[in-house]
Amino acid sequence: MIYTVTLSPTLDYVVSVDHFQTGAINRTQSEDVFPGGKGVNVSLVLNDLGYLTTAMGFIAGFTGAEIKRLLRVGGVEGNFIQVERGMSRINMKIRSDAETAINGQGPEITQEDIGTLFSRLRFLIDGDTIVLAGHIPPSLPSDMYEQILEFLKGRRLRVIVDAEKELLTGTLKYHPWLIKPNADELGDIFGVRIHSREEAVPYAAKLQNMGARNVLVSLGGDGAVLLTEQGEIFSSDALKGKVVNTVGAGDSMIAGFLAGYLDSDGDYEMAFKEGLCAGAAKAFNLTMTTKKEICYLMRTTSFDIQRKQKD
Ligand SMILES: Nc1ncnc2c1ncn2[C@@H]1O[C@H](COP(=O)(O)OP(=O)(O)O)[C@@H](O)[C@H]1O
Ligand SMILES: O=P(O)(O)OC[C@H]1O[C@](O)(COP(=O)(O)O)[C@@H](O)[C@@H]1O
Repeated sequence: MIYTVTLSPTLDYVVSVDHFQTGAINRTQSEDVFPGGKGVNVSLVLNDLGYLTTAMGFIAGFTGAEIKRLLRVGGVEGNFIQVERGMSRINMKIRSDAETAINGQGPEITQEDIGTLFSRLRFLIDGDTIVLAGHIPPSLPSDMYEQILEFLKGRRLRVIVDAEKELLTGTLKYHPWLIKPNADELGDIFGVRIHSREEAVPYAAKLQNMGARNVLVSLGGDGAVLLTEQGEIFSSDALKGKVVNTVGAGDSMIAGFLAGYLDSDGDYEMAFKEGLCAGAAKAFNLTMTTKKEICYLMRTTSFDIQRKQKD
C-alpha cells in the first residue's frame, strides 16, 4: 500500500487576474477550488494512474470537510484525523503575469492528535511506501517527519520526502528512497542560488552523502536532474508546451516518478521520464494531472535525456 501523509492539507483557491498588482483591488477572471497539499496531490495523481493510496493527515472545520469530499470525488481514500481547533487552510494561488501563492498555516494540532496519527501509522508493513510531503502547521514539532521515521524504523518501507530545509535534512539519516527538492529548496539548504541543472548536481550529491538514496531536483521550466543510488545522473530539459498553471507540478512529478518506477520494475530512466511527463502534464493544465495526459506525453515526446555516471 502507498500512504501519503499531508499534515496540513489545503483547499487551493486558484484565481486568474490580469496584471495582478499589490496594494490595489484586483478582480478575478476565473476562480477554481481544488483539494491540495503535497501528499494529497500525490494521492490524486497516483489514483488516476491506477495505484491505490491512503491519504493521511489532519483536517479541521468546513474546509476540512470540503477537502474530504473533493478527495472522495477524485476516488482517493482518506484516513484523516479530524481536529477540533481552527480550520484546514485555504491556499491562494494567483495566476497572472507571474504566479503568486499565499499558503496558510492550518489548524491547531494537539499532542493527543499526534498520538492518534502514530496509532494509525502502526499498520504500515514491510514493502509499503510512505510519502511525507509539505509544510507542517506551527503547532507541530519541527522534527515531526523525523519522529515519524523514527517510529517506523526497522520496517522496510519505501520513503519519499518532499519538504523544505531542516524538515527535509533531518530525515536524511533514515535514508529516504527519494527526495525531490526544487532548485530554490536545494539552494536554501546550502545558502546558495542554483540556476541550472549542472549547478544542482554537486548539491544533490551532498544530500546523497547525507543519506538520501535518490535525489530528484526539479527546476520548473528548466527540467530536472536525477542522481540515483546506482551512481547514475540523468538530466533533461522540461517538455515544451503552453504553461497554464504549475501548482502541483512537483507533486505530480513525484507521483509519475513512483508509478514509472513501479511499472518498469525499478528502471530509474523510465521513472525519470514519467516524472517529467507528469510534471509537464500539470503545468500545461489547470486541473490535476491525469493518466490520459501523462500517457499522451509519454507516447509523443522524443526525450533527450543526458545520462552519465557519477565521478
Ligand atoms: N513550465 C514548465 N514547462 C514544462 N514542464 C514543467 C514546467 N514547470 C514544471 N514542469 C515540470 O514539472 C517538474 C516539477 O516542477 P517544479 O516547478 O520544479 O516543482 P515544484 O512544484 O515542486 O516547485 C519540472 O521538473 C518539470 O519537469
Ligand atoms: O505544504 P506547503 O509547502 O505549504 O505547500 C502546499 C501547496 O503546495 C501544493 O501541494 C503544490 O505543490 P507543488 O507545486 O510543489 O507541487 C499545493 O496544492 C498546496 O497549496
